[in-house]
Amino acid sequence: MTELADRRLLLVHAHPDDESINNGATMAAYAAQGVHVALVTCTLGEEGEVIPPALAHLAAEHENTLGAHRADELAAAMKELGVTDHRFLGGPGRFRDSGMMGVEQNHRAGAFWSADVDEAAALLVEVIRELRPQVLVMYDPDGGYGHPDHIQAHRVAMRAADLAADAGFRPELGPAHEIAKIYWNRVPRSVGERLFAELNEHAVAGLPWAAAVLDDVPGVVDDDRITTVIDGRPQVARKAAAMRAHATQIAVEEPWFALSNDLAQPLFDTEYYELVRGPSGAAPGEREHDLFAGLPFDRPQPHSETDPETDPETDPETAPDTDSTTEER
Ligand SMILES: CC(=O)N[C@H]1[C@@H](O[C@@H]2[C@H](O)[C@H](O)[C@@H](O)[C@H](O)[C@H]2O)O[C@H](CO)[C@@H](O)[C@@H]1O
Ligand SMILES: [Zn+2]
Repeated sequence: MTELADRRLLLVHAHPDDESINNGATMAAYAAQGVHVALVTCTLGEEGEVIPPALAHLAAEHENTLGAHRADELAAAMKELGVTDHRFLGGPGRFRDSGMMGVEQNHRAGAFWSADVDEAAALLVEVIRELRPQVLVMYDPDGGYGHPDHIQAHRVAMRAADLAADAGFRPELGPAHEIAKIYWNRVPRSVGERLFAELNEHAVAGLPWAAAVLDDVPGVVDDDRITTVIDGRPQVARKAAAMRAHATQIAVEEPWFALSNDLAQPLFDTEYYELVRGPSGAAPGEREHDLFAGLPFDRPQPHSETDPETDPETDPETAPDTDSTTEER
């Protein structure tokens, strides 16, 4: 039987903060279980906006020192999640934040969006062949919401997964390794709709923000695309603390948060995935509750002892795969 410490999970993200927003509860849950959780971040987020006025001087258009500051924010966030293996793709600053789609920074020398995918993927192959993860998590092909660095992170991660498994590819980077399961970050539409209804009904008046719209949330798909649900409620305080550590990018007022656009959105304590490669560990018509499900491990996984208190209509395990899913943020 493979020990927990032999389980290795690799996540690939574009900027410091994406990991906490998308997967903070999952990362904290597995780290707490003794699983080796590794994060590769592709840029330092140098082109980000800055929320606290006192830090505005860091921005690219001023001192251009935001990248180093965000690397420190990320280190603080990793401490909150209990994650100790964190790397920048090709080393800090190898690829620069490309800015939002369409801006001139997209084509600037060193921009991640302009990088050669195979060249960047080879750098990730080296990490994959060293770490030898059973599970890889990344964005969907649209990068969740169309940000060029997110799209590029998806392309590089999928390409690297294929190249790492090819024994004929760059043998000097280590023995070939095939990643058993690949997941994309997702949000089930019905959960998003319900949480935004709550946000608009009860919360916006009390928040210093306007309400975002569901389309602003990365990776929203119809419920039937959701294969895996990680109940992160025991970890949500860690997730919120990690998001707060990214203070230049995120303002948190649990159970909500806002980016520098001041648009409120739910801070999800349940995190959702679509299995796109590898064996499902769930019975037909049911969802997994563990990213390692279906692999040769037979130990209980990071999933709260009791399933979320759910109304039968919304529990994905009992309701038909229509628009009802699990319940929590
Ligand atoms: C969550 C995420 O991917 N953030 C990116 C994004 O930042 C957004 C961008 O500055 C946009 O203009 C704002 O309205 C929005 O509030 C920000 O979240 O793009 C940045 C530049 O590439 C990037 O640094 C940041 O991490
Ligand atoms: Zn990002």
